[in-house]
Amino acid sequence: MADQRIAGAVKSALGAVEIPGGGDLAGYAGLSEIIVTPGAIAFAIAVAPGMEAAFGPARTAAQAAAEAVGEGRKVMVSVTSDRAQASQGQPAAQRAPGPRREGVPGVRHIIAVGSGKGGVGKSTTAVNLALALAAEGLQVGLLDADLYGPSIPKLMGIEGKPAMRSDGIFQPHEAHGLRVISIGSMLTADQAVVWRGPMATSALRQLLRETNWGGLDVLVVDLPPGTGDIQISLCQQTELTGAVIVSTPQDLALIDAKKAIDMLRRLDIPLLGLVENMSYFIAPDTGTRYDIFGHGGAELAAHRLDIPFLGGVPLVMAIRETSDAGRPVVASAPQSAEAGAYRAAARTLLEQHPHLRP
Ligand SMILES: Nc1ncnc2c1ncn2[C@@H]1O[C@H](COP(=O)(O)OP(=O)(O)OP(=O)(O)O)[C@@H](O)[C@H]1O
Repeated sequence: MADQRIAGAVKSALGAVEIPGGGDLAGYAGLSEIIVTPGAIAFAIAVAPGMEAAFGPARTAAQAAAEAVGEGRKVMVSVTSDRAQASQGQPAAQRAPGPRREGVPGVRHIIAVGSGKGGVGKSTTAVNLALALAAEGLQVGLLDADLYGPSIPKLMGIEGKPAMRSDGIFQPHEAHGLRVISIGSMLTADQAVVWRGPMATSALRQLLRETNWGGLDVLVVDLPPGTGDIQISLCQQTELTGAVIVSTPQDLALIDAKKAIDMLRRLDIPLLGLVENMSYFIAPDTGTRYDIFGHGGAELAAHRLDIPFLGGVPLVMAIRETSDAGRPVVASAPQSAEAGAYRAAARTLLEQHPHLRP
């Protein structure tokens, strides 16, 4: 109810925001639905291609107007032009080049962790890889950009919204030595579905740029699975050091992973490595290793695809259990064999890319 009341108040406040060509924003046909969550307000202003800059002052005024009635919520306003429609029929990654890629202040390197499809253990890998990089002495942050299945808060044992400074900048959660922020903290379960397209990419952009990362060597970004708009806009707008791909051996010919790899190549994102998850099974009673899906497939595929192979992570109950309990294995059992697999992957990554080190 409060959400509807606030959405109404924002809409009224937008009545005082003038737009180019006359009229006000509340009555403008390009204004999207106003989404209100416990922590945020988001809406988009669709404009004709080329009109983005002209709408800049209206965006700023809209932001201030919404903040004034938002009862402390973070306001995310995006101005979007309808380029996507103009370029329909072309694969997304072949569209006209996007805006200039920008770095994130206070962050030396950004590494995206992606996968071709869901459920391969991408988030689990992102979390443990981030922790393993921190164990190597790097200052590491973690951004959960998986809007449709944000799992980082659970994996890292984080609850509630991040704190916000008086100037509207997020203060990330601190967990297991990492600075963490999740798009999931901003949404209730049913809202991810609504919060799609330009609003999702705009929300991600703001989370990335309006967080006090406080000096990081590496920010690990857990992408949504697949090759959608969020991945493409992040790659087009942000100066990424590169991407790590997670795949399972079941994904035999890595068909889905290859699609993700292909998208990243088209977007000129360096491929830093491939992690094979649920690679082998260690019997809990005897400790014997079983290569249930055959051995070496992903390594061979990585080689053929010319991507460094960062190693295999075993399928072990401890990984699932510690994840479910918000105590990821690299933090809670750093000496275990499974933590060792992530640590080995992080070391290989650092050997291949020594510039990631401070
Ligand atoms: N190596 C592993 N051994 C055992 N369980 C694992 C392993 N890796 C991931 N899991 C479990 O598999 C499930 C899926 O993992 P995760 O959420 O990381 O996948 P994902 O690819 O990020 O999925 P989504 O696409 O839904 O975000 C989780 O229950 C997780 O605990």
